[in-house]
Amino acid sequence: MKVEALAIPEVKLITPPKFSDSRGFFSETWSASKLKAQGFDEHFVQDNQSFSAQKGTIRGLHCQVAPHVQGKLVRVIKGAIWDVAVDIRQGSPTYGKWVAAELSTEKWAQLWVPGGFLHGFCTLLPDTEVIYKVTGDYAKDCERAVRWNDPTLALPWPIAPDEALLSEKDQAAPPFNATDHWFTY
Ligand SMILES: Cc1cn([C@H]2C[C@H](O)[C@@H](COP(=O)(O)OP(=O)(O)O[C@H]3O[C@@H](C)C(=O)[C@@H](O)[C@H]3O)O2)c(=O)[nH]c1=O
Repeated sequence: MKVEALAIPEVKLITPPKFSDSRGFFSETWSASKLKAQGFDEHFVQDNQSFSAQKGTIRGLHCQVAPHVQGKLVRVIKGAIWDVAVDIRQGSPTYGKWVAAELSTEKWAQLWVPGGFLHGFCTLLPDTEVIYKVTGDYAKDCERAVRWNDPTLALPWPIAPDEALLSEKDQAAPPFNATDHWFTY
């Protein structure tokens, strides 16, 4: 398993080996021991899956605050996404900065989004399925969101604004400055 630090080094791109043959392929998509050998040692408590029918579906930007902070290991099993992590840890040298990666069945990479980061994605193809492991239980009271198109963040979403399909909750999300004091570094 390849574990690469991205421009914000706490955010990692993890690429498992994929063994292809005439039948198709086989891949260990997650291995506690192999990842531990690479210095990645996280305890996951829940697996999530989402399906988005339409290209341009945006989910995010989301996080959970204490006591139910979640790290997320995200991958795509059908289709493709532009996946983004935004550092919202007050005092972090990369506070307010973001990193993104394209995740798809072809690229086979997974994005590790630690606690203290907003997470969101945009589907690049119709009928896209995303699965992700999380390190904390879902807790409605601890859910927080930030508006996807906040001008302070100015994220370069790979679609035209009028193509974006969002939940009502995400359309009503507060601006980036709401994140003050959600997390400290
Ligand atoms: C996230 C979540 C939602 N739900 C429920 C609540 C709601 O009725 C329904 C749909 O929830 P949402 O609209 O929040 O789903 P969605 O917009 O897909 O939320 C997800 O977005 C991505 C970007 C993330 O990072 C995830 O952690 C999560 O926040 O599912 C759970 O039961 N457990 C969960 O862990």
